[in-house]
Amino acid sequence: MSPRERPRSRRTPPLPVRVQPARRIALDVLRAVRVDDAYANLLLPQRIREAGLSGPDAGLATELTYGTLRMRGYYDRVIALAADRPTSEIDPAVLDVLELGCHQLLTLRTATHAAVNESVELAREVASRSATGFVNGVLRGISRRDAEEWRRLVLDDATDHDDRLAAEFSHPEWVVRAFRRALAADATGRDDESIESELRELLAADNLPPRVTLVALPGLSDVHDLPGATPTGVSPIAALAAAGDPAASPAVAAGTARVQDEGSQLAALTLSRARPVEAGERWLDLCAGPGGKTALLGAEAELGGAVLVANEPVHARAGLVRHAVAALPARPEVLELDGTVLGEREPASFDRILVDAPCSGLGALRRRPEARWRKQPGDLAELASLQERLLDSAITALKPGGLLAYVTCSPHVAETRAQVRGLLRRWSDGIEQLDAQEVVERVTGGSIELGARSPSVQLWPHRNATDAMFITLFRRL
Ligand SMILES: C[S@@+](CC[C@H](N)C(=O)[O-])C[C@H]1O[C@@H](n2cnc3c(N)ncnc32)[C@H](O)[C@@H]1O
Repeated sequence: MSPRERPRSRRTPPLPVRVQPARRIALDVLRAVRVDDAYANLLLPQRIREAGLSGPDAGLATELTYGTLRMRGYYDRVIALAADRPTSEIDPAVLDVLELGCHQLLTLRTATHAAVNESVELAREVASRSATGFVNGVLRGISRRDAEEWRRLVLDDATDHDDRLAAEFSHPEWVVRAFRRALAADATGRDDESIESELRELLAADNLPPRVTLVALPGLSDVHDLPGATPTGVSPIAALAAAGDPAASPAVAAGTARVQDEGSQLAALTLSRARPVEAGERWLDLCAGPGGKTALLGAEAELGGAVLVANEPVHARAGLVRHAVAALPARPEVLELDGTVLGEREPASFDRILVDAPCSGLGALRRRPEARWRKQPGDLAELASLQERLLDSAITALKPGGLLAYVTCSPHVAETRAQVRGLLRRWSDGIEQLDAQEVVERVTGGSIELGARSPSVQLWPHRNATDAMFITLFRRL
C-alpha cells in the first residue's frame, strides 16, 4: 500500500487542559507583582477570597505564589541554563509562567505532566501562541534533571563566593553582603567562619514561611485564653496561632488579639515597659501605619493611665491605624503629619515616643516574598536621611527625661548601628542610650537569645524565629 492509499490516521484531538484555580491565581499575582508593583501579601488573600478557595486549595495557591516569588532569583538561573539564553531576553509574562513551573518541578515535586501541561496552557493565555512550544521545551528540559543536579549546575555557574550564596539562597548579592556586615556587627569577637555559617542559616530562614504569632492586647485579652493558641514563652503576650485562619479566632475578630510578629511585640514593650508608667504620661507613635504597634502601645498606655497619640502621614495607612485601635476603649488620636516636622510643632511634649521608622524592610523578607527583588542598594541613602530627620524631630518632641525607642525591621547597619552612632553624635549633650537588651531580657524573663552584649537589640529569624527587628532605647537629658 502506497502512502497515498494508506487511510489517514484519525488522531484524537488533545483534551483541553484544565488549569487548577490555585495555579491561575498564583500566576495572576506573579504578573501583578512584576507589572504593577503589587504586594503579594495584600493581593493574594483577596484573589483567594474572590475565587472562593479554602483549605488545601488556598494553601497551594499561597505556596505557589510565595515560594515562586522567594526563589525567583534561583529559578531564573535554572531557566537561563535550560533555555540557553539570559532571562532578560525572555518575555516577562513567559518568564512568570516558567518560574511558576520551575517551583512545581524543583521544589514541590509536582508530576511533570501536570506542571508542564498546565504551564503550557497558562502560557497560551498570557503570551503568544508561539510561547507555548518554548515553555514546553524549557520545562521538559528542566524536568529531565533532578533538583540536586540543577543545584550543582547553578552553583558551578556562579562567579564567586558571594554570587554562589546569592544563587543558592535566592537573595540579591548586595543583600547577602549587607546581612554579613550586620551579623558581624552583632557578634563582636566571633571568627569569620562562624559568621559565615550563621549567614547561611539566616539566608535559609528567609526562605521559610514565618510561624504565625498572635499578640493578646494587655487588659483586653489573655494569651492563655486564645483558643488553640500556645503561648511562646518568650514575649509574655505572644502565642503561636492554631492551624487555620487566625482571623477566625473570636479575639482576633473582636480586635482584642492580633496577628503580630513577636519581634514587633518586643519592640513596643521595650518602650512601654522600660520603666513604670505614670498616670497622665503622653506617648507618641510617630510612624504608626498600619498600626500593629499602635494597638499594643495603646493597650499598654491605657493600663498605666497614659494617653497615646499616633501619627501616620499616608492617608490610607492612617485609616488602617484607626481600624487597628478600634477595639481600645480610649482610641488614640491619629494625626496625619510629616513626622520630620512634628518635633518643631510640639516640642518637649511627650514622655515616650516610638520611631518605628520607614526602612528597607530587609528584616521581614520571610513575610514579604517579593521585597528582596524590589529594594535596591541605592534606596538606603534616602531612607537613612529620612530616619535621621525623624529621629531629630522625635528628640525635639520629647520632654526632658522622656524615652525614645528607635526601631527598624531591618538589620542593615546603615539603618541601625550607624543611625545610632549618628544620633549620639548629633545629640551628645541631649540624650543617653539606655540598655534595651536589659529591658528585653526582663520582659521575656531571660528566655530570649541575644547577640553580643550591647545596649542595642538585634533579633534574627534564624535565632529568634522573629523578623530581624532592631530595637534601641534613649533618654532625653
Ligand atoms: C515601618 S512602618 C511602621 C509600622 C508600624 N509601626 C506598625 O507596627 O504597624 C513605617 C511607617 O512610617 C510611615 N512614614 C513614611 N514617611 C514618614 C514621615 N515622614 N513621617 C512619619 N511617618 C512616615 C510610612 O508610611 C509607614 O507607615
